Amino acid sequence: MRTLTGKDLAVAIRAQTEAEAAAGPQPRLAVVVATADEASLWYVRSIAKAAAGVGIACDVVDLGPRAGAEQIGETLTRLSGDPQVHGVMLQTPLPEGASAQRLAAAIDPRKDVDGANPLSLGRLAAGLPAFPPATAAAVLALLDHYEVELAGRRAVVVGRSTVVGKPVAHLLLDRHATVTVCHSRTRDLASVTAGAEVLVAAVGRAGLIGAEHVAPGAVVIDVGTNPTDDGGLTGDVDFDAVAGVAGALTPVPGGVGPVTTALLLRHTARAANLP
Ligand SMILES: Nc1nc(=O)c2c([nH]1)NC[C@@H]1CN(c3ccc(C(=O)N[C@@H](CCC(=O)O)C(=O)O)cc3)C=[N+]21
Repeated sequence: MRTLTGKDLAVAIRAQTEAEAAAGPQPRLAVVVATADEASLWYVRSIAKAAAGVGIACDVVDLGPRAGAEQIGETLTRLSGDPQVHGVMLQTPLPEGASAQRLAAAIDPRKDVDGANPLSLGRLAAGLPAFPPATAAAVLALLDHYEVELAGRRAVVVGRSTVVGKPVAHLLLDRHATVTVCHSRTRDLASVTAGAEVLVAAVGRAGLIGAEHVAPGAVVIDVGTNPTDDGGLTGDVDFDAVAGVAGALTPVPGGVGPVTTALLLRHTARAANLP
């Protein structure tokens, strides 16, 4: 079994991004935050730190966990219109009553570095240029880095979220995989996932995917980041059980996560260099 770690890939992406960022005016990313969620705030800190490391300016616009939808929307509109800002990201979760999906429509698609505007997903589905959500892009980047063949292969995505499941399915389709998307209403999940040559787990339920869900030799990408009682992080895949069956498997932490952060910055550098 190969463990598909994301750390070295993230280092390589950041090095490339640093060069791209240095090629033009300094890229600037604005991260809009309206939550006290600890995991989310951890991610924001890690984005800010990584941005500094590659020469990208990062403004964290913290509106606090009681911000209203209107204030968040106005902030996204202002940042989208600010010529100094190249990338705009709305961090989730949001306060009750604020819908990330609706608010993301206020992000200029040219600055939508986390692919949150429905226009970005639509363009992706149509095979047009757009920034995919960084997490979805990270799944493909890992598969490419480890030279996993996709054309003609059976790929199963578990999870149909707008931020991961749906965009990953489109990206895999674009690479000529035969794609099946499973979700909470899927009957006999294991019978479907066991047919996968490439299995992507993006549900948000710790340990959902066990040995019985995985075909011998399959490549398994674990997108889950579920907090554990001891303050750590665990995936949607029962790593030890699946490691005995799969041909290759990403760890959590140390798999998709670090690549996600690196790609968000790559998207920002590219947004800054758009003609
Ligand atoms: N609009 C939006 N887009 C997101 O992509 C988004 C979001 N909101 N809200 C919060 C979640 C969470 N998320 C993570 C990204 C990287 C790691 C990551 O790199 N984790 C490290 C380890 C962290 C640890 O050990 O505590 C790793 O996997 O190696 C984790 C979690 C992106 N999110």
